[in-house]
Amino acid sequence: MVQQPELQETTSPQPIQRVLGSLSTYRWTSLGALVSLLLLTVANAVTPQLFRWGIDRGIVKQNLQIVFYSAGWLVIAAIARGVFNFGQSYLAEAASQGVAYDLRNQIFSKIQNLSFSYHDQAQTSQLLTRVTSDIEQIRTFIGTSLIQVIGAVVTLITIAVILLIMNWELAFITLTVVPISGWLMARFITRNSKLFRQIQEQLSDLNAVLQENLLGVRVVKAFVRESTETRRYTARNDALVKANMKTIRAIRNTFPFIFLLSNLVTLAVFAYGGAQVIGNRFSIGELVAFNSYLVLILQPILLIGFAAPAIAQAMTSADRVYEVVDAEVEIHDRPGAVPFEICGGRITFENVSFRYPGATTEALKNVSFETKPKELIAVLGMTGSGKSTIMNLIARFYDVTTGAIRIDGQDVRDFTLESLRTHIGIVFQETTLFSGTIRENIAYAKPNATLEQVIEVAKTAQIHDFIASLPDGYETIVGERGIGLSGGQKQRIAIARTLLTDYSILILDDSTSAVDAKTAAQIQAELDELMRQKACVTFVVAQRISTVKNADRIFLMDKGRLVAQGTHEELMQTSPLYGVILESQVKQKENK
Ligand SMILES: Nc1ncnc2c1ncn2[C@@H]1O[C@H](COP(=O)(O)OP(=O)(O)OP(=O)(O)O)[C@@H](O)[C@H]1O
Repeated sequence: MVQQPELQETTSPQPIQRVLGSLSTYRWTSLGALVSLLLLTVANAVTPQLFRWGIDRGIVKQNLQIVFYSAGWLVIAAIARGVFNFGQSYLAEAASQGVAYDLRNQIFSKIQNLSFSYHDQAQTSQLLTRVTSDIEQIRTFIGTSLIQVIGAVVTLITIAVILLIMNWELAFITLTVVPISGWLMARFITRNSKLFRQIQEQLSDLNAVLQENLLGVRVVKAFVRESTETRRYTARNDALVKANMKTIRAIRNTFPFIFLLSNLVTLAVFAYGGAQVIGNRFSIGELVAFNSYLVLILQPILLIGFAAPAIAQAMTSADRVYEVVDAEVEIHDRPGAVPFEICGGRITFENVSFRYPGATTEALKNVSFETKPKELIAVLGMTGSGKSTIMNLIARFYDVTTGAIRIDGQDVRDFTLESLRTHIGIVFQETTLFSGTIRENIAYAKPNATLEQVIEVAKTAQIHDFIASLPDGYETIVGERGIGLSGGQKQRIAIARTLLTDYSILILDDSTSAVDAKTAAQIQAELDELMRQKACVTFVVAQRISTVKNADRIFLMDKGRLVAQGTHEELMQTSPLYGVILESQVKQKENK
């Protein structure tokens, strides 16, 4: 199957900073999380002091009242820790959900606005992974890792200060663990960020195989390729597991050092602190308190350690998400663009040449023509000759490479895109229906259309009788790709969908290719009348002789050039290529 090119990479500065910036929308929730965190740190820091007080003043001095008092305060501190812990994690999660929600909406609306050229080159599975898995990584980072790291840093500083005040010698022994662990973790992040990007890309590759197979399940079965496809999927699955195992190994290689280090420090404090207690330079209560702080200071270091892979992953994911958010929308409104309001019917191609992004040859070469009001133009040519490209350029799905396209003298690039496309009714070569009822599909661009209006266009598209014969009629649900309908039925629903819009330029791009000749002729007959009334110009990419004969003018395309134009009779006499194409079509018709 065709390997699509990678998504265009547009690196933006410090994506992680942008993620943090996006928290400003949820500043009160984030602030609440931060305040809870600070209060939690205070409650944590106070607890060992309460122990020290209880031991030194209560147990050692045999003062039961102080023992009970300290126990009472310890209970209050424990409750406070529970409350603030809940507060910080709940509020951080809430803020993270908000950021993920905004990012999903932002990326979705960006995908809606990106030009055809972007979608031509982007791999759908890559986009899907960015909208789902990458945003989830960012959400986890904000909801869990970020608050853990901030909490760890605040705790680390607070406890370090307390330890230095309590006993600077022991504090120095304890704090040696901080820079060493910090260095190990920084090394881990820089070494593995490439690996995290690879994992996300491999996940996308895996999804790509799944997606292609879901879409092409019939082809796979028809060619008996199930086992090959299963092997292809398994190979990608293996690659993903391998990459994941590589990170797990990296994590396992780094963190045992930190654990070992923290255990050694505990032992050092026990030995050195014990000696100080024996020498009466430190009380037993102080040593117990010190030891409790030790746990508190090692915990944040380990927490940062656990958060490090998630942070590195989130950095990679943010990079990937912002690549899409920042991608350039190539086709957009020019400053001062005007709305396209009335179509006089004069569409002019002035020396138009066009090359698809990434293509090496031109799809259109120096094409020039001008239509007259109410004209019905049939465009004919061999496959790949540039027929659909002409249609794509009129609707500005792409902009011309050189030359210009004008409507009534005005360059199409001077119109606002929305107004231009609203006035162009286009039926594509390939039919896409959305999940929902047939009525909803026909009324896709005009959801408020009445049932009568829907029925009217369905009649013109020769699909009403079929719909009426269904048990649920217009309320019949069709699948996401119109499953349950034949290709010709889908095409006719697509024609009805376009006819319901407020088009003034009508483009039918080979839109009855899957409909039988008799029905196509009926559609053509119905449309003829309508086109002449409603459309200022109609283009029909034609495969059928009946269409060609009815046209006011036929454009004959060959290898991107407009090689001949005229009526059927004129071309019969002047163009040998026209004769060849017609002959092949007659043969096709006979074969059918
Ligand atoms: N999105 C694209 N990116 C790159 N090249 C393209 C793209 N779409 C079409 N082309 C190329 O441009 C040329 C013209 O294609 P076009 O679709 O206009 O032909 P067509 O005459 O409509 O063909 P058909 O009758 O088969 O639909 C072909 O060579 C095709 O390979």
